Amino acid sequence: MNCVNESCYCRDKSPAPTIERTKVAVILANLGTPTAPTPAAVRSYLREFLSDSRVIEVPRLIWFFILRLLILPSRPKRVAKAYASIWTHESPMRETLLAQVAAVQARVSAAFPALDVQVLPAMSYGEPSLRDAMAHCHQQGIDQWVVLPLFPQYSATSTAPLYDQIARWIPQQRRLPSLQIIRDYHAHPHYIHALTESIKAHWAANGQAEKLLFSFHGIPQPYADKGDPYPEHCRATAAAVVRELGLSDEQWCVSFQSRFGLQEWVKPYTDATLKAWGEQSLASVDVICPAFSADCLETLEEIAVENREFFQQAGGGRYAYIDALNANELHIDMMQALLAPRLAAIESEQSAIPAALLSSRAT
Ligand SMILES: C=CC1=C(C)c2cc3[nH]c(cc4nc(cc5[nH]c(cc1n2)c(C)c5CCC(=O)O)C(CCC(=O)O)=C4C)c(C)c3C=C
Ligand SMILES: [Fe+2]
Ligand SMILES: [Fe+2]
Repeated sequence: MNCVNESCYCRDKSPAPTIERTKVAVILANLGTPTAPTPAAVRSYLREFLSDSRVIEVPRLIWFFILRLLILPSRPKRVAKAYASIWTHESPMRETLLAQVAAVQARVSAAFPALDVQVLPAMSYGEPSLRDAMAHCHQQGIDQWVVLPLFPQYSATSTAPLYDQIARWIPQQRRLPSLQIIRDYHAHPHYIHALTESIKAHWAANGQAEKLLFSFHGIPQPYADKGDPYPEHCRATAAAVVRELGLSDEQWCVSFQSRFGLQEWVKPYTDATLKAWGEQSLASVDVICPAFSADCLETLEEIAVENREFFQQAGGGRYAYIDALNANELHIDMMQALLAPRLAAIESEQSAIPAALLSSRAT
């Protein structure tokens, strides 16, 4: 039957407009790492990282001189040596981020064939940068972004800089994307499950130590006092894992590592805890670092090497570091579980568009 509506689209004989599958960017973002294990590359990484006022809250002018005159002339040489000791052909963090991106890409492409999803790597400091990822999305006309900061526990010192970079980019643009940022996942059941299973797998292969230490990257205590929820998130993660494992209070402990500078950081400190346990002649300890979604300098060197020495030189026995979740299957499952409801919502918005207007739905 012919349509009687004079102004209806179906009377227009021009070709039907075509709408492509919705382009979506999933941005997996981590902290950042130097481009090479050399003093020059580490200096340029530290200059960018430690110039961020989210990370260092010292008044800018004073910090400018401390950074340029005290830190950058000396620290990079020592830190570059530590990086060289863990470097493969690449920084482990960057290598793992790229593996995570490839694995998530395979998963979401399979799960959402009706969408055109590109999974992109990004880092707050260094390469591949979040700025480049945003420029790429803009050039490609990707109007739907889902950003997953790979920091399970939110902190103003780690997660917030990603928000800041996006916020600085926005005023420069005319065409803005729909934007979703997954703030944290410190108690997400898939995250807790992935951690729990990695501990159980470690125990199955190596036996269970007397104590399990959850060592999280620290932040300065004044930041926590001013409202950074990070330490609470860390304790909640550990408590949830312990609940799944059924450990008693004497079998585990939370501590904070990687102190930097002279002020007080959140306690108890990892190095002091391990030295004390060594002095008590503890027979064995397993250490896991749930704040790190990829192994990096702070786990492979500081925890697996340096703190092992602290523990054993003080009189402790067997010491094992349990790897970060990296690109393991359950970690990728977790990322997919975080992304799926967001991608499903985009897909259902797209499916609200009449099928005839979609040019190239994948089969
Ligand atoms: C005040 C200084 C720092 C704060 C606050 C801080 C918070 C913080 N950092 C991470 C994750 C990582 N940090 C890494 C290295 C690193 N961190 C600091 C300082 C602070 N971090 C420095 C100076 C360095 C560089 C190494 C050194 O000079 O000692 C890394 C490793 C990167 C790598 O290339 O392998 C990670 C990861 C989190 C999660 C966090 C707050 C919660
Ligand atoms: Fe019609
Ligand atoms: Fe750090």
